[in-house]
Amino acid sequence: MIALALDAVGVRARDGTRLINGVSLAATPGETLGLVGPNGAGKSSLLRLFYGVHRPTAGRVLIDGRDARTLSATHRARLVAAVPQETPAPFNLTVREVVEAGRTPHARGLLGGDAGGRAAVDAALIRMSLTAVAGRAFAALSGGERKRALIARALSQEARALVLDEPVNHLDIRQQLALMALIRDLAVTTIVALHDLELAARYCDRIAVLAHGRLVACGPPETVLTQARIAEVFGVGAEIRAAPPCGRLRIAFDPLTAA
Ligand SMILES: Nc1ncnc2c1ncn2[C@@H]1O[C@H](COP(=O)(O)OP(=O)(O)OP(=O)(O)O)[C@@H](O)[C@H]1O
Repeated sequence: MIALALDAVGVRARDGTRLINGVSLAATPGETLGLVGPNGAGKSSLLRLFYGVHRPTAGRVLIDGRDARTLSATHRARLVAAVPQETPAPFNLTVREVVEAGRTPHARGLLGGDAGGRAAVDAALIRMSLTAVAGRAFAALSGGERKRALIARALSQEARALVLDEPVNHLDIRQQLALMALIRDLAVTTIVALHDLELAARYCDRIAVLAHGRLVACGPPETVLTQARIAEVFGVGAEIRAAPPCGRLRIAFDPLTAA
């Protein structure tokens, strides 16, 4: 298990727009760190730093304590697997072939030689309940099944950290709960962007709140997700209570009405 960290990171788009502004953050080895914030807060931009789509214009991205700039693409892919929010659909592939693509960082030379690859692909298909559709065209799957295939691809990569951008999008409620439980129980470090605050509170060890490209708070769900912060960051009213037996947060939302 490895740490994923940002050290005073800033990201500007080509046109100069600030996407991320001075964020320092660390997911400790084995931790499930939730990332929440309103639309446009910079969650996807932050996650893209870990899988190399964005490079910081200030500060450093640290993967397993090493500056990400010093890692080759293959080395980075062995350390961090990603499930982006939107992935170009590999339409001419079967589900199994999509999941097999996760093994690319482990292939040795042109002749392949990926010992354990088949077992990893089979295990990922089973974990995401996709065995029955493994031979079908990826394009023929439902939105939720496609999402699960892309998560299976990341699992088959057997990386030591996982970065997921809204992984429960398109999933039915049973699949959402099953996926979040799986993520929490995986022996890898995970950063997961979520819109559902209750889901984040229930399955994440800590929650980081992002707004306008800045880190607003980071800590245990019950200290971070307060009524005042939800009003400040999301602009909605919230009634929060800890439900027995394990103190799980229940949140009821209301539009804020002007005083
Ligand atoms: N390449 C870019 N050039 C200019 N602005 C960008 C670029 N990429 C993202 N942005 C802007 O940066 C902000 C953050 O976008 P980002 O996708 O990271 O937010 P998010 O928190 O993931 O939002 P959502 O919840 O809607 O997915 C948005 O205002 C977006 O329009």
